[in-house]
Amino acid sequence: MEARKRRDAKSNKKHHKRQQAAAAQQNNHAIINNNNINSNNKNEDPDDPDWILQDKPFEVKISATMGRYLVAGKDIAPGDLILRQEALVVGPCQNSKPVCLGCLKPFHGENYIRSSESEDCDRCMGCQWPLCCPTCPGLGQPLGHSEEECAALRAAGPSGRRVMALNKRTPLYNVIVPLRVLLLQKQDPGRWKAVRRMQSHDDTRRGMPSVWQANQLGVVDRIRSEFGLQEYPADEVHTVCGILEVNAFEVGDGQRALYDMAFLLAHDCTPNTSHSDDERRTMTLRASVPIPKGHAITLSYAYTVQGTLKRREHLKESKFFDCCCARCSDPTELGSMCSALVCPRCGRPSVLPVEPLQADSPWRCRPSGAPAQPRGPRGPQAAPAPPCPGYEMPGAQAKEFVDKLADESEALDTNDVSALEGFIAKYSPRLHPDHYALLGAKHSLSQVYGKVHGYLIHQLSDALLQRKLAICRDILRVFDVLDPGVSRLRGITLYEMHAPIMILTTRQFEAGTITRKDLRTRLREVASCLEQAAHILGFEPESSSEGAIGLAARDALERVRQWQ
Ligand SMILES: C[S@@+](CC[C@H](N)C(=O)[O-])C[C@H]1O[C@@H](n2cnc3c(N)ncnc32)[C@H](O)[C@@H]1O
Repeated sequence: MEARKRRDAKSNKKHHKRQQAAAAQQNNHAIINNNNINSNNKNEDPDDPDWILQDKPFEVKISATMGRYLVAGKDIAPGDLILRQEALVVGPCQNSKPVCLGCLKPFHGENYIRSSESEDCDRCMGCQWPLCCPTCPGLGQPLGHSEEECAALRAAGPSGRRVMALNKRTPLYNVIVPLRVLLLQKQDPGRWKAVRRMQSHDDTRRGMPSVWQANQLGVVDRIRSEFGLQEYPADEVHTVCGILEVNAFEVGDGQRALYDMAFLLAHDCTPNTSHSDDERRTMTLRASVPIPKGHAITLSYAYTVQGTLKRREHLKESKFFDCCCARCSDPTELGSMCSALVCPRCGRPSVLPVEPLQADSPWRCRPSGAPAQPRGPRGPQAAPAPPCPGYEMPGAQAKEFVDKLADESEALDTNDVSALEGFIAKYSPRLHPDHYALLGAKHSLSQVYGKVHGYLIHQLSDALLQRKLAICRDILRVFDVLDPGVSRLRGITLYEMHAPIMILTTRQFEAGTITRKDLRTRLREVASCLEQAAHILGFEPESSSEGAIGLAARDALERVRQWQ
């Protein structure tokens, strides 16, 4: 879904180019493609909740709260392929900067070649919308700039002339995906039927003026009045907008896509699958943890490194349901304490919502198990903490603080070491060490220590290498709970972790401060990080940045094994 994936490795992918389509390791027995789905088996009506897919690892069920959803039709192991599907439709995300309508690449770097220096970019001869080059391979393609789309975009004159600055976001691009969906009615009735099976939550959205009105002005009026496409009734355009809001996946570098079958996946804030898409936006879904037969197959529509208040707000506002999953229902978020605030009375990081399923719930200090000083000594020697004299914070105050944190962390430059460290230093006295806002900043730091100018890996002092290592260990411990198993967050972090151990060990061995035995122990730890990273990221498309890290992990592992 269009989940926020800002600091998930997949979201970082937004900043990387993808060049080739390549699916990672395959488990062919479980592959399901559109051809299989459209087979003639009379039982294969996905609207029928009793539909049992033959030879496929899932079934469709229906529940009063979630509607249709997928459950495991057999025991599924971590890494097993569950689904692989082509996109039904692909296009730019909401509020996109201008992109080529053929290949959807943005206009920077070497993505486009101008045929004339006097032009800002090449443009389609018919509709005048920007293109990367006159021979873009996406021209005339069903998932690119088709002839039908070109005709629609020039029906009332060449609308692409309105796209001016190539480096500024423009709401004009918000119409492209809805239009591509509407055009399917004539272009590909099979795909149109598949899209129309999806939920649009029209009734709920109609009651939300901010949502409905934004679509009316930004999409419905544009398509019908500006582009002169009166053949699409306003209600139908609104429904398509709703279908996209509820069901679209964020893919590629700032794109969104709809997938048949995958849209049925229910949400869980601790999902049991992981998905990726390749250069052609073909999506692959795999189990990240064991999924026993009969259990729901889930993915997260929200950002996993986010607290319950914000996740539930996002799900309510953009997916139109109240999440009541195990993580949302538990004030401690499965023991991760990732929303906990420090109590101003007793100093413990134990202030949590009393009723996490109520957005306006008061927050209260729940000191059980937490030491009075968060970073103080633990274990049997730690002095028993005095009881908290009692502290409660009104829900509105907690929300105001959480909103402020969100604004500040969203404004952070994720490549700026001092800004990230400054944020951590500022908020550590007020937040649990595993609070999601600190985890987000640490996640960025885990990647920038070793990569950005002035902090390249061999330039790092021992102290900074220790810092990178400690950060990786901290975030991995929480990811193990919130996004466990074969997850990109874990794969990338394990890869980042190997470097500081390796360099510190080499420096210390050369300085004679560790023994040969210590060296062997540390190399075993490095090999273990790399083995796990290579395994997890080996499932990513090789052309993606994560796939490339998986390959690097495999190479590094071979070198470490030679050393060992
Ligand atoms: C992408 S659709 C999933 C398929 C949908 N259940 C259907 O029947 O078309 C997303 C919608 O499914 C429902 N849904 C998904 N996960 C849910 C959950 N954990 N709890 C409640 N509703 C959920 C919500 O209505 C949500 O807007």
